[in-house]
Amino acid sequence: MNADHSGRGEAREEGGAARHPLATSRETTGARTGGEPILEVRDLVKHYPLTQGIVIKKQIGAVKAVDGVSFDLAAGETLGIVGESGCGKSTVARLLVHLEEPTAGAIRYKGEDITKLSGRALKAVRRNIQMVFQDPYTSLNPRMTVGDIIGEPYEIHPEVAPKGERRRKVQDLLDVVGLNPEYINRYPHQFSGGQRQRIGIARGLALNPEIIVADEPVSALDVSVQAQVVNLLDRLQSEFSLSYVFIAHDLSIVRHISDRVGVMYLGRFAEIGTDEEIYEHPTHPYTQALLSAVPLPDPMAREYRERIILHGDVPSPANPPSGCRFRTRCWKAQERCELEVPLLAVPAVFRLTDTPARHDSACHFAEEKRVVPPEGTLEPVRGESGPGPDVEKVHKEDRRPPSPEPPGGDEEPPPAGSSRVG
Ligand SMILES: Nc1ncnc2c1ncn2[C@@H]1O[C@H](COP(=O)(O)OP(=O)(O)OP(=O)(O)O)[C@@H](O)[C@H]1O
Repeated sequence: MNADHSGRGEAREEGGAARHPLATSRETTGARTGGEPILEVRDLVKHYPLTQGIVIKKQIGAVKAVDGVSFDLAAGETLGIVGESGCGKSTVARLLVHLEEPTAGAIRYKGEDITKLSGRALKAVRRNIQMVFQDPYTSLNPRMTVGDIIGEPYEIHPEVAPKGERRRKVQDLLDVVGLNPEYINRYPHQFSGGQRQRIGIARGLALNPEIIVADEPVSALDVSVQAQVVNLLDRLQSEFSLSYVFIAHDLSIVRHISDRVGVMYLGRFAEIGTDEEIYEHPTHPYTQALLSAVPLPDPMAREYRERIILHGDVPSPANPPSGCRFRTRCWKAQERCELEVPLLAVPAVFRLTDTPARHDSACHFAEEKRVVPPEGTLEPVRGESGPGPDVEKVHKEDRRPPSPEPPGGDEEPPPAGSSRVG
């Protein structure tokens, strides 16, 4: 690992380079989007049994947390997975890193189904798929030093770093994530939230994985710090040829880092496509509703943007609606939606076209609808003909843009009473 980054300076550089989350994402390369899949997920299912009784437990149902999820991840690619709380994103993440066993389905890493592996073979594969957790305040053991936290994976995989080399390796990792290697003996409480997430990322990198599953890695951080951590992940991806599954509930952050985006609803994908297809040519009503809630930095764009209000709560995953799971909140729902499960495929209406709307969408009545005005245009976004969703103009005072990163900005202040490091 190279060692030309210097602590705070690195963090500032990444923060300074941050663009607004809704800025058009980076250019994708063929390697990012068109390569051989490193991971193939097929019909992944995770049902948690619902039981009754204390002594004699009887299964009375199941929480269908993940209920038929399929996707490919190309080498060097970032797949963003978004959806509301409870839609099954974290469960997918845990299944990918084998923290849980799936109820059904396959997870093929370089062609080998890891759900069928055990013992040494499983251990070898797990090394290559690592996780970065959501909350840097709770995911780091407060009693362990940063050196022990980052070096912990070497206890399970001593072949990656023999004992005599571990300290140097951990210091290299601290350097790589933009923290001062001299702070190896400090404790998590001595770091700010963004710095703690850098420690979590360093731990994720310790075993030289090929895939990182990042479960809401920036959700617990201040907006300006979010940009720094996303930029760090972006840089590490190029530096170490990583593939990412990046999970978030925030569509704007996902766009910044993803090559493709999958939108989840109640345990399944509603729509999946490249960032351009999803953000500028969404065809599933749920994606359109989520996009209509994304903060826009341009006040004029905000003035003319539609806001789609979804009625009702997300149904329980223990008792999802028949047919299309989104139908109970969808303004387009018809009888067919109740009777027939829509497949995640290119909708018939777009099959013979050559437009960005031609991507997988699980809707019987898929229709392109640009919700967010294209950058630089101020044309109002008009509603569709026929029965429509509840649409309202979102006025300036309704939403404030995220605070921009100050030039040469620093991370948020450390917790009260702690000494600031890094
Ligand atoms: N161990 C478990 N036992 C029973 N139900 C579970 C378990 N883990 C998750 N669930 C349920 O599965 C569903 C999906 O949960 P999951 O945490 O994957 O959703 P999520 O989209 O990641 O939500 P969040 O963003 O709030 O973490 C939820 O209804 C949740 O209550």
